[in-house]
Amino acid sequence: MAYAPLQNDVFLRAALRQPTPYTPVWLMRQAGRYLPEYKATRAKAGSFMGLAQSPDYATEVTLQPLERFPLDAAILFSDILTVPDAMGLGLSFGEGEGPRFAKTVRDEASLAEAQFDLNRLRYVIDAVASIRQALRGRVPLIGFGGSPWTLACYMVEGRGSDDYRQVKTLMYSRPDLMQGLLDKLVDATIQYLNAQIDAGAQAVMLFDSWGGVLSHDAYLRFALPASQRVLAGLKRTGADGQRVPHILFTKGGGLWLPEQVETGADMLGVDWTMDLGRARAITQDRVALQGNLDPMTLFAPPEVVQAEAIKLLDSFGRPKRADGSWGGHVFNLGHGINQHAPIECVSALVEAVHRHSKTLR
Ligand SMILES: Cc1c2[nH]c(c1CCC(=O)O)Cc1[nH]c(c(CCC(=O)O)c1C)Cc1[nH]c(c(CCC(=O)O)c1C)Cc1[nH]c(c(C)c1CCC(=O)O)C2
Repeated sequence: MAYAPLQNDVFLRAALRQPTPYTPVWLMRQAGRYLPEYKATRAKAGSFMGLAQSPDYATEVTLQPLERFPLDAAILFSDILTVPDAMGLGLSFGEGEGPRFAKTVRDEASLAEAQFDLNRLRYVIDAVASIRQALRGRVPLIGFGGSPWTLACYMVEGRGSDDYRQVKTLMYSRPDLMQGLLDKLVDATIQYLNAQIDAGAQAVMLFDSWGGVLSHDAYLRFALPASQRVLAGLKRTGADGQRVPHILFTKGGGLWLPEQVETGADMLGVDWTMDLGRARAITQDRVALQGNLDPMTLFAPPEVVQAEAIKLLDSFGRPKRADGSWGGHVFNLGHGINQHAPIECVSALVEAVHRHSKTLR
């Protein structure tokens, strides 16, 4: 496959701790309901899954935020829950509700039944190839998947949860079954992300959205080792021969940065509870950092949004170190953008990140 040359590699360079002229920025859930054009395409597609399963629609919505804002990366439009769906659990999104699975995994029989088949995710792989072509080298394309622990939460609960009662019941009373489920998810996620890399993804991100709900002990026993095994199984080079950075994002996981540094991830995503300067002091620039503005900041007036972004950039500090080597920072929100976020505040944010970060070089 021939690819157009990459015109903006600032995101990839920052993720690999190479010198950059400014701090790159993209936003988790940047293609989403805060954009009226997203809602229009979703209405045409009929449902969220209709959107995700059509490579043409997925390409259209992936590019929408790039038309509005000078973002430095695109992210595949899909969902982490496609993997359990491809294990036969039957994913659906009700109108105005979160995700639901028709089946759950809570015992030996249901665990044995859950068999991953990458062929059922052909639509995602086709979307990656289509988006990479449509981007024509404007910015790099990020592929993604859920961490084994986070996917296990949804598979055991059958839906989102406030208290994680079912999945924690299984984890504490049948750790062998929990491990069996995580093992399956590690294998599936490695296949899935490597297929995205082969199809043209230029970076890959593992979303451990629910790592932060675990005890210290359980995080280190179940969630982190499973993510680490996924990272170890991922290709390091893309279809174009370029390095593919690996990103691990853990919501509520700032406490475990010292352990996360050892996973082999190139970049760690942090949520807004962590001070970036402190995160940098802990990780000592052995990895790049991604984050971490509180998504709700976007509901303040644009001047306040800009001031908060500047504070965060200053907290990370100058990426270049005294010895001439570089740390890396990719600006992002600490979690997905809210569906009611005002568009003018997103514009103001991206502008301030680019402008102010140039003064830190
Ligand atoms: C936990 C999780 C999910 N999905 C995802 C995560 C991990 C990140 C995180 O912690 O938020 C990841 C995800 N989901 C989506 C993306 C697309 C790429 C992007 O723009 O960032 C990504 C990276 C699209 C989506 N996935 C979903 C939407 C909204 C659905 C819609 O359009 O109706 C989008 C744009 C649906 C979804 N998907 C999921 C939930 C809980 C929901 C419903 C909640 C909601 O409505 O916001 C599961």
